[in-house]
Amino acid sequence: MAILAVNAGSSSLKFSLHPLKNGEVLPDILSGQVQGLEPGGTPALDWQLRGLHHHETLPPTDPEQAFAAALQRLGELLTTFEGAGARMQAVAHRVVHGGGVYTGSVLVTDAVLEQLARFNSMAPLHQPHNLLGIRRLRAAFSGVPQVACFDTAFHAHMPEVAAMFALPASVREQGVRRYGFHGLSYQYILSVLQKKTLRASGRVVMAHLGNGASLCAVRDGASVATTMGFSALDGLMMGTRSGALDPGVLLYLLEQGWERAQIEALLYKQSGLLGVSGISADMRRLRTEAADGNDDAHRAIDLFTHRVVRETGALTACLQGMDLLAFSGGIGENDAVLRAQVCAQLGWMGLRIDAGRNRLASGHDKGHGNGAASMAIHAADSRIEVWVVPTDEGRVAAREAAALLAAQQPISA
Ligand SMILES: Nc1ncnc2c1ncn2[C@@H]1O[C@H](COP(=O)(O)OP(=O)(O)O)[C@@H](O)[C@H]1O
Ligand SMILES: CC(=O)OP(=O)(O)O
Ligand SMILES: [Mg+2]
Repeated sequence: MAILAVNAGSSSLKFSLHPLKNGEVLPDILSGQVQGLEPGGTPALDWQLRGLHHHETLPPTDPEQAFAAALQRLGELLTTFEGAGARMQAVAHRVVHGGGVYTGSVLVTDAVLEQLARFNSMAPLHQPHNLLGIRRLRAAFSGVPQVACFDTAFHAHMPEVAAMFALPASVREQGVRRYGFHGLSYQYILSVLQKKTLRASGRVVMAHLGNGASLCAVRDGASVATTMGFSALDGLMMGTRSGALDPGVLLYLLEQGWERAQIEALLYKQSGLLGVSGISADMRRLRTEAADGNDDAHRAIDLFTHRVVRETGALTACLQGMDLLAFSGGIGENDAVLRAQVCAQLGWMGLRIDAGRNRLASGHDKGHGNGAASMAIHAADSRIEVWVVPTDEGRVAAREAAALLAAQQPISA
């Protein structure tokens, strides 16, 4: 028995197959992604099976058909596993927005899909693709339960002051509030930390720094503040998203005659690391350019670092101190320079990292599963523990689906 976890994004479809043993969700045995699903992209499938990497290009077509072709190929791969006994028991989907309606994972029905589509405009880069993924997999694997697992659920019980915007009741009553995202990632990171250190039950700040980026403050295991808001635009600067912006800028642009679609493209797709550097949204590329003396790449990285430092300070104030800082996401897990600079700028808190361990945390084989690759990187005299935890959103989604099914009927191994 196994659970398939799916993260259908705007330009990629990520998947992982997690075996179930005595009801426990194990690390994936098959994982991969189809990239290049955006218009004009070249779809390609990369998958790893027990440490072996496979790559294949898919025929270039329009995004809809590329998605269908990717799913068909995925279906073929899964069939091989079904033969090996890993029969798919459920598909667990990462869905970024559950609004105020879903505070936990749910079994997908037509009514659920209809409700979730109402949140499309709150996460235009993610939600429509998440839902397309559900619809396609539902059709491709009819009879297999589909479970929606929400990025917002982890933050559903934030204190009112952390969730509220300073707006009149008439607007707040429409559901205009801070929801927060990356919840599956935070749930995973916290579950790993809880096995590693007692500090995890204290005041924790987690930094999920990937293409999307946010921070989350946790006290006693519960989210009490986070940088993303009503949409996945708020807070930190990201790959192509602006992060927090003075709303006066939007009024100015409207006054200048900008259309809604232009503003949406600006905020979601043309800003962040890409917009500031004018080069790339990819931190690896910017590091290379900066090393070659490119000032625009430098400027983008400096602003990214500044935003992480500033927001970490704000969350630390909300927690009235910090016991543990955790880095995750593609940048947080791999960029040792970013971690060193952020930590140096937070040195006034008594935070010190061990330079050697910090370098090692980026270099060593991540493998995956059970948090084996996570590492403490603080120095012996640091007042705050600092960890690097490779995230695994798929594992959490699979756990959520397993728990939901178990609540309905006992799961066999
Ligand atoms: N070795 C590295 N050094 C710096 N940045 C890296 C490294 N590896 C990956 N990244 C960055 O991680 C980001 C992607 O993060 P990831 O979490 O994989 O994204 P997604 O949100 O799509 O899952 C990109 O900006 C990429 O450049
Ligand atoms: C919510 C969000 O920003 O997700 P991602 O990092 O996958 O883009
Ligand atoms: Mg991500």
